[in-house]
Amino acid sequence: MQNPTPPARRITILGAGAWGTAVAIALAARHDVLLWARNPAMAEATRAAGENTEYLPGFPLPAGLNVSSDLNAALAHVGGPDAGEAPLLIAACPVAGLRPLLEQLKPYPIPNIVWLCKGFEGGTGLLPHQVMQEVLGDRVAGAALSGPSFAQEVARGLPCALTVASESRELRERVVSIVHGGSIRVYSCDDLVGVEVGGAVKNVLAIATGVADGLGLGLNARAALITRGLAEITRLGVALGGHASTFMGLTGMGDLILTCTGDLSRNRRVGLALAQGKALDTIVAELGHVAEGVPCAKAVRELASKLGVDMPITNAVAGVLFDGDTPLDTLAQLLARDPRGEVA
Ligand SMILES: NC(=O)C1=CN([C@@H]2O[C@H](COP(=O)(O)OP(=O)(O)OC[C@H]3O[C@@H](n4cnc5c(N)ncnc54)[C@H](O)[C@@H]3O)[C@@H](O)[C@H]2O)C=CC1
Ligand SMILES: O=C(CO)COP(=O)(O)O
Repeated sequence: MQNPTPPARRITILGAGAWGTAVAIALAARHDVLLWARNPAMAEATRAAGENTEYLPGFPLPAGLNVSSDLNAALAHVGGPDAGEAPLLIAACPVAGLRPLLEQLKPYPIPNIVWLCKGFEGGTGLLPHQVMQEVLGDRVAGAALSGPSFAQEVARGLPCALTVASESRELRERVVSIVHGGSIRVYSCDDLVGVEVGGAVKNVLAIATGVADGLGLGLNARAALITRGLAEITRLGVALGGHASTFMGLTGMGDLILTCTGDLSRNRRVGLALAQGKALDTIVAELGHVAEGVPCAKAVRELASKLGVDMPITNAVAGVLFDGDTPLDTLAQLLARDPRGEVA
């Protein structure tokens, strides 16, 4: 038997890139959603066009979806006297924007916060929940919402399954009750570290498979990269306190498969372009979107080295991205490594 339709809630989404816009479109069918863009001109252009032509062209915004660049109004939508029962605040910026965004939120009585970003913070090597802890402390419950989900497919209303991870059971249940529905399924999990590590490092592996596919190394090589990639993601995640089983789920294996094989992935496209010999600066500029795997490769290489975790594929990607290593030499080095047991 179907569950009854849950009541409409107030939701504010902070960040009007491809993913924030897609989630806003999907949730606006069932809830009262406000999408906040930090750039007033961009918010105005999006309202005028009825579409986010910069980050998610071709997907008309539903009539009830409010777009604003006024942060006070965006937060009053979920934290003011009219916010109603169980409102939800979602941060949809890249990892690099999370700390500055949370700093801006400090003075406000925010109800909770759910982040959608995938990566480690550059410089500190922190996961999003650790950044949130540093900026807001314990006073606000936080959750990560992650999993295999290309923005364009979610905006089209195609089915997808996500996982919400939080130490707060109340917040997990709130996210499930609000986001689960229509064509989106939401599973829940208390392994925040595992969920965040899976979502972050799969982007590095998507660059690796993009390079391999761009070089024409074949489907066998792709499957090997994905599988050995999952092994190194799991090693890092467990070293950081995640559970090995989490990496077999949506936010680990699920998102890894999607991003490594789907040409909608920006990270995979970075790898394909690297294989053509394009310079990283050019690739990133032409992309027009974030490719979180690029800064993440550097952060993960540093972290893994500090923790003594063996991450040969991530190191290889970082070498190609930052040290001028060529993809073919890197491949030769990966293949020449000593044999080892498959399961550590
Ligand atoms: N696009 C997708 O299919 C999915 C993306 N994600 C994650 O969501 C996050 C956002 O991704 P997208 O919206 O796709 O990126 P995007 O590149 O489409 O948009 C980025 C947005 O963040 C803003 N921005 C860029 N740099 C910033 C900074 N340093 N500080 C604050 N804001 C900044 C831009 O103005 C823009 O609104 C990323 O962590 C990504 O990995 C997660 C699931 C799916
Ligand atoms: O995280 C994503 C899908 O789950 C999006 O991947 P890209 O950032 O590589 O496009």
